[in-house]
Amino acid sequence: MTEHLVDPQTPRDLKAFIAGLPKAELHVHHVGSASPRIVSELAARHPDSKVPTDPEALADYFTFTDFAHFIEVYLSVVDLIRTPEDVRLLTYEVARELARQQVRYAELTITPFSSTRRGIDERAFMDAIEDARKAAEAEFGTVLRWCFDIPGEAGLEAAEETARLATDDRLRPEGLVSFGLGGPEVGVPRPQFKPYFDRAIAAGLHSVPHAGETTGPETVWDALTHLRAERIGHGTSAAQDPKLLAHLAEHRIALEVCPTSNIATRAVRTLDEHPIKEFARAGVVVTINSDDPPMFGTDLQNEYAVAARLLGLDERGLADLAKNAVEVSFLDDAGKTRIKGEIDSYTAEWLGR
Ligand SMILES: Nc1ncnc2c1ncn2[C@@H]1O[C@H](CCC(=O)c2cccc(C(=O)O)c2)[C@@H](O)[C@H]1O
Ligand SMILES: [Zn+2]
Repeated sequence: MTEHLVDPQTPRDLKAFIAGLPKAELHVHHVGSASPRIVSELAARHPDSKVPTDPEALADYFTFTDFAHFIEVYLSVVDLIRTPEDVRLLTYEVARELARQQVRYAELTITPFSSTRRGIDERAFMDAIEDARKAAEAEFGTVLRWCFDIPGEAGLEAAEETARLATDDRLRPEGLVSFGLGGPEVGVPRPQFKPYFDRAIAAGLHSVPHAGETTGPETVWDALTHLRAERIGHGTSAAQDPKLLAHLAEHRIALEVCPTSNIATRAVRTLDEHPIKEFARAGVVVTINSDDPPMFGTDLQNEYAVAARLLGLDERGLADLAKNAVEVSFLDDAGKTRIKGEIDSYTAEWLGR
């Protein structure tokens, strides 16, 4: 994204440090990463859509009154992805944007149910994302992995379909590492998804549900108890429960924090009220992520700048944040060591200038 996106209160030098810092992104949605250019291109291809074709008008379109409104707009963009070629183009362009921000490794949350129910052939869908993943790694050097998530509000039919697509040996893509649960939380209790998470975990996938983004800490407990969560998407409301914070810290269950997202969907009122400080103070492993960056007018660099301000971090603190994400990622040990080494040498070189 452009320079103006970076938090205006961040010193210029720290901005430059963040821009070059090798990073890992653990919580970013596939469709939610479509750039204004891609969205307007797809909208122009499908004139029946209410999504604006003018990239300038998208900023207004991407202003949300609440979480439900965000999901409504999100689904109007999902409706634009109609062919395997749309899927391939989107995935490849997302990787290009990540590479531009020095993201070396990303776990991209994909909702295959939303595409197969809209008529995209499941085999062609898997081939499209895998094709883009391999091309991106070869051309940009960014390693992509997938998290397939259940859109919880679409019910158990969606859960069944997502579990099938994630565990069927003939379909399951090589890049798939984890299983998630997204969408609204109100009225969508987590425990009902236990059998689907059990199947995914038995098939070797990691458990990374969203929880505590728009409901209270009990949803985070449910995600831990019933879905055996290894990391939590958002977990914002965990700050209300000191026992939960202690549990997350003790078991090194990381939170995938997405500060600007929480403001844009109105889950949190202002950045200054964001509980990221409480997480850090309680010793919880915090990772910084962008969620649906163009929809929230942000990118990963900006999220690091916001975190630096809220947590009062210097270069070393930011490097530690970046290393947190690598450590709790589902990359293999050799890959983790390589990226952490890159972060250390970059930081040492920067500070020794
Ligand atoms: N901040 C977020 N927090 C939570 N989720 C987020 C966030 N950002 C993006 N998502 C994505 O939104 C999807 C929601 C899709 C959904 O609810 C739905 C309901 C009924 C039908 C259909 C359909 O496709 O027909 C879809 C989730 O699966 C998730 O991947
Ligand atoms: Zn999310």
